[in-house]
Amino acid sequence: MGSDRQELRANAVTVSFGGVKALQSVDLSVSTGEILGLIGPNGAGKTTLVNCLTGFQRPALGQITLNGENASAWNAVDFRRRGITRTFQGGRLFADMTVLENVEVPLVASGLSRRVARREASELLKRLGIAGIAHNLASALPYTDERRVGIARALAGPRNFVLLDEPAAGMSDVECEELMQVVQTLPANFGCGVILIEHNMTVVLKVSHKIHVLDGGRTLAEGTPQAIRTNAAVIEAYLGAEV
Ligand SMILES: Nc1ncnc2c1ncn2[C@@H]1O[C@H](COP(=O)(O)OP(=O)(O)OP(=O)(O)O)[C@@H](O)[C@H]1O
Repeated sequence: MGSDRQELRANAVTVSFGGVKALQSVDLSVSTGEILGLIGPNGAGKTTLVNCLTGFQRPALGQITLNGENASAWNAVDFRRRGITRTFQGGRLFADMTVLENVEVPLVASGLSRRVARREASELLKRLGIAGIAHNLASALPYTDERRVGIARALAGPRNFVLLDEPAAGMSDVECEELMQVVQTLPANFGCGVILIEHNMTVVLKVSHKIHVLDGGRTLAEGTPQAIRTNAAVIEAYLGAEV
């Protein structure tokens, strides 16, 4: 974690699935301390890019780098070990375990004793304001709590960059607002960088420091939320006249 600024980059990343060009020469950069909103219509390539940035997908062309170091040979475990961590669409918690146990799993897997892992997991739940549900079964959690626990689990262990894939999907406006208050605190609270995939435009433009827009596997625009809000290509392709 440390106080040194770190940078995670995609350089000219290209991915194809059969005839589908999921990503075409995409460049992106995120640093610790900032929230980057990754937006674009369905099928734009957002999840594929997050998969590349976390070692779940290898680029066919181009490369991922961490602080300038080429990550081409790293697998997902190598990325995780270096503090690049993520949530998944749909949560993927261990249903038969408690919240606390779910958060302990990556800590034990990283080599901590059960006792130390439990202490760290408890501490993390406290910092995220969800200590009250520590002993609830994951399978019995309401949607919002499930997503919060997913974030807690992603933060369990080294956490330089946290990639959140539609964490507020299916939530009401109020629930989404609550979750985004948590997301907004992550850079200051944990010293990390955040990539946030989020379809709710009002929300993503509000919480992000910068925005990257994908469309059909290509970068359509990038810039501050203010610049994106007024970008003619973005408005035409994606945001709609009301934004
Ligand atoms: N494993 C795969 N096999 C085949 N095609 C895939 C695979 N994963 C993604 N694709 C295709 O690649 C393109 C980009 O998909 P991706 O899921 O990255 O987009 P997305 O922007 O995350 O979309 P959504 O907002 O719907 O989640 C789409 O055309 C998708 O159908």
